Amino acid sequence: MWRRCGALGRALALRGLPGLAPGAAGRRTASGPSPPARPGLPCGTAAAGSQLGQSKDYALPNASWSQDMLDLYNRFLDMTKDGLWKRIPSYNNILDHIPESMKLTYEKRKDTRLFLRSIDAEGAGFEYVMFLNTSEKRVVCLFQPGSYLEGHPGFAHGGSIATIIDSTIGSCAISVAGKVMTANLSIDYVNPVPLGSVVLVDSKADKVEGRKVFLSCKMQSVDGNTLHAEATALFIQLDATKAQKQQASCQ
Ligand SMILES: CCCCCCCC(=O)SCCNC(=O)CCNC(=O)[C@H](O)C(C)(C)COP(=O)(O)OP(=O)(O)OC[C@H]1O[C@@H](n2cnc3c(N)ncnc32)[C@H](O)[C@@H]1OP(=O)(O)O
Repeated sequence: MWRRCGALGRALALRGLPGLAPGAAGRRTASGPSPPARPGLPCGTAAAGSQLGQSKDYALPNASWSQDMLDLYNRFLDMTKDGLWKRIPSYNNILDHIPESMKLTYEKRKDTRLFLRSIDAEGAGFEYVMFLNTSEKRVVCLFQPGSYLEGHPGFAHGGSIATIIDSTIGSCAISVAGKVMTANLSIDYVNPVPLGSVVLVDSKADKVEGRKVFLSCKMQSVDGNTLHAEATALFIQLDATKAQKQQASCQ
């Protein structure tokens, strides 16, 4: 399962991601704040339209992305060429985000936004892009937390870390089981995440039992030397009747 990850690890010079170089993930080192995000637009980046030709795809480089973020993004993009990895587009409305097959019972509202895309200023909130590897049941998110996500001075708020982990694991669960919701999310916060730094959130589905999807996740620095957080989660596949009731209750 993790054979492909060996190549990934070498390509990215990453250490410590699950299956990449066992052992390195256990290391816990303190990390200082990173330099501020590098200005300047990267190559090949404009906001692309969604499949509807209307919505802006936010999972594309913008001027706030640091060099680390751009380098990593380009390396992952290279890995999409053989079709094993796919970049997941990201819109500010969840209904543009989720697969077509899941939309049928939901009506698109104009007054709601996906929580992670609720801050308009580029680089101030959640800058992220996710890549899906279906055969490995794995989603990796490149995440650069912005200045509006501050908790302790200079570091990302624990709630913002939970949010990006929940969303990364959630995207993985959706790819495995369709309509799901988080039933349980357990996070060990190991080292704080400096604002403006880049971290990798690496999630995989470990087991599916009936409607239950068990997943795990690690958040690490780009060089793999710092483990920031580890998480496990349980997602439950919604049964159709309950999903309809839930939807009706919020309209
Ligand atoms: C960017 C795009 C990605 C977005 C991802 C974001 C994901 C989210 O934020 S979701 C929002 C947060 N989550 C919620 O609000 C969910 C609230 N909870 C619920 O609606 C329900 O409890 C729900 C749907 C999770 C499960 O309800 P229901 O379908 O009735 O399941 P239920 O029949 O009770 O349980 C099914 C099984 O799961 C187990 N289970 C349910 N909850 C838990 C739990 N918390 N811990 C352990 N096991 C549980 C049950 O024991 C049962 O097991 P078994 O089949 O072995 O008997």
